[in-house]
Amino acid sequence: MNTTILKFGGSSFLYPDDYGRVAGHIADRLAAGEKKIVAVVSAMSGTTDKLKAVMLDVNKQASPSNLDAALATGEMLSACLLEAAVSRLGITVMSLNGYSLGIRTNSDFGRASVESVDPKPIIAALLEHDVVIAAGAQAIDESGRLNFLGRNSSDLTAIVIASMLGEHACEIYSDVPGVYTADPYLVPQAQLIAEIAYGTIAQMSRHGAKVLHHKAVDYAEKHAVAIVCKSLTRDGAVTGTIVTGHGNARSVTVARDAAVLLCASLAERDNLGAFLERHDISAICVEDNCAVSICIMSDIDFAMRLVELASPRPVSIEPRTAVTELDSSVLRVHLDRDYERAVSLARQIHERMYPGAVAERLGPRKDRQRSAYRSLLIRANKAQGDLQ
Ligand SMILES: Nc1ncnc2c1ncn2[C@@H]1O[C@H](COP(=O)(O)OP(=O)(O)O)[C@@H](O)[C@H]1O
Ligand SMILES: N[C@@H](CC(=O)OP(=O)(O)O)C(=O)O
Repeated sequence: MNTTILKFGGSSFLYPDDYGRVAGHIADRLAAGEKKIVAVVSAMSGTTDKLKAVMLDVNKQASPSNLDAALATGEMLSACLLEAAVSRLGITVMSLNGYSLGIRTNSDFGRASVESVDPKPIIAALLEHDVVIAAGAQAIDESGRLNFLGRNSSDLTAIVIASMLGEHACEIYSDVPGVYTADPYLVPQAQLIAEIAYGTIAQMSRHGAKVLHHKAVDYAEKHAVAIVCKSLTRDGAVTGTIVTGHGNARSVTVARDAAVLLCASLAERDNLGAFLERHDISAICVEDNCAVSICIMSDIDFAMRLVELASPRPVSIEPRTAVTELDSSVLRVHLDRDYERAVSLARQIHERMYPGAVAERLGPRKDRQRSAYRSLLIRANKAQGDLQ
């Protein structure tokens, strides 16, 4: 079956009306001749953080599986909302979530890894409907418990679905049209990269370029799925970057929530580094105020839990912003306690890499804090008032 796979991240859903906008794009694609569409969605912008905060408010020691089941509800609601918006246009549609997507993982709650896939549930849904909406970032383990694949991991769900359906491309929509030489909202002179190799963007992602999830990129490379990065504008979809086997670019990344673990000795640092590597967590040995330390920039909550469980003594952890210069031959990490200073360093490094680069007009970033979740509640309250 010829199926188009689209993924819409949280940045696509800032307000309830955005579901209608995305549904309109799906309808246009069908009208243009595409037969079947799977759309993978993330939670509305800001929702996952809110769900996490509420859970930890109720119980700071909530079990990892309990926390995962709560976080996954953000994507489940988003899938229901897009299903509602698509069906309103008279299109046959159904939504699936982690329980029914056919993706099995291990039981590493918080950042579970895909172990096997079964395309039958999605194919069955596609035989009866033109559009299937999939809740991203979630799956079930061997015993049927729901888990979360990690922060920003709906990209991974989309690539896994593309690969299990035998498709060779997956379109990922965000608030930026593609991968830039730096976060364009922090470094206005950042340049859009038209074509980039899997390995290059995976490394950028591990160092804080959250535009694509590193595990999604690794999975796409392994299963030969090309990633097409896009953005929905008033004039339609714009393609910014294609991730394939080619394309290199120097870049600067900024990881705001990096964690620096201070070690007692070089031996402890080496052991910790090897331990994290065995769990597929990128950790970099760094000099921080002459201390022997190791820095983690992605999967931080998951990594911290592993370190806490495995370490014979409490490891002290310092929050930092990490700025990484990436080149085919250079990987240099700078740490700063102060976020603004770190951003200004990133701009200087970028100017050195791309002297005189001109800023592209990207438009102001929409206020993600005024989340869709809040406007939905306001609307629901108003609707209830109207009914009374
Ligand atoms: N090198 C980069 N290129 C493009 N975007 C980047 C880069 N580094 C960081 N970003 C950030 O990634 C964001 C998109 O990722 P994310 O917020 O997870 O979007 P979505 O919710 O659509 O998945 C952009 O708004 C941008 O601020
Ligand atoms: N909503 C989840 C998963 C996700 O993939 O988000 P996004 O696609 O917006 O990066 C998170 O915030 O981590």
